[in-house]
Amino acid sequence: MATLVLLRHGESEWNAKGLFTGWVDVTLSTAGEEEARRGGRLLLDTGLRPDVVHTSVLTRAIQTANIALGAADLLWLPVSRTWRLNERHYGALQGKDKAQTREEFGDEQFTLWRRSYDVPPPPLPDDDEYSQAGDARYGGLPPELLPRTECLKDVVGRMLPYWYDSIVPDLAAGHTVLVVAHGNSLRALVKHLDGVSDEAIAKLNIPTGIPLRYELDSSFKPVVAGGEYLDPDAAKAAIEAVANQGR
Ligand SMILES: O=C(O)[C@@H](CO)OP(=O)(O)O
Repeated sequence: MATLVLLRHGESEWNAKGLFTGWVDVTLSTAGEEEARRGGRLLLDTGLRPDVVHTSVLTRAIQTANIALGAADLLWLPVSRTWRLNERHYGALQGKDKAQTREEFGDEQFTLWRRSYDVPPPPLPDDDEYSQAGDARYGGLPPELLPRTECLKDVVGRMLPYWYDSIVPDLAAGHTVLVVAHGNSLRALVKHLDGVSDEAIAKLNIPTGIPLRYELDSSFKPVVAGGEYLDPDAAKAAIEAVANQGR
C-alpha cells in the first residue's frame, strides 16, 4: 500500500477575478494563502506526513506547497518541480474573463472549451501578452513540447510520463507522496487513477486547498475510488463553486 496526497493550489489572484489562467504565472490571493495554510494544518491534524513533494513550475503551486509545508512543520522535505504538472495551457482563452467568454460564445462552446476531454481552445499566438513562448523556465524544453493550447487529453499525455517516471518510483520506495498542482493537471491524474471515462471527467472538479488522500494498491490503483478529502464538507461546497465559475 502506498499513500498519495493531491493538493490543488489555493485561490489565485486570477481565480478571484474569474479569469482563465492556464500557464500565466499569477500568485495566490490572500484567501488562497489562507487556504494553503489550512491544507497544511489538515495534514498535521490528521497525522498525514508526506516524505516527498512534487509541484509544477508555476508560482501559485510552489507558494501553496511552501505555505502548506510550513504549516505542517515540513519545510525541509525534498521537492521536485516539473512543467508536466502545470495547469492546462488554456490557449487563446488565457487572460479572458470566464463570464464574458460564456456570454460571447454561448454556454455550449464555453463548456466544451472548459470541460470537454478533447476540444482545445484556439492556440495562443507567441506575440500575445499572455504567451509563455519566451519564458526562461521553459528554455530547456524542446520547442515542439511547449504547448500553445491544450485540451485535458493533452494534459494526460504530458503528465503521465512524469507519473510513471518520477512519482510511481517514490511510491514504490514506500514514500508518502504529496503532489501540489492545479485544477486540470489534477483532474488528468484523477482520471488516470480512477479510470474516469472521457464523458464523466467533464463533471469532475477539484477544490482549492483541500488535500485529497488516496491509498494505492500494488498496481498503484486506488483502494477506494475517488480517494478521500481531508475535509469532505468543505470540499463539497468548494467543488460546487468551481463547477459554477463563469455563471
Ligand atoms: O483558469 C484556469 O487555468 C483553470 C483553473 O483555475 O480554470 P478552469 O477551472 O475554468 O479550468
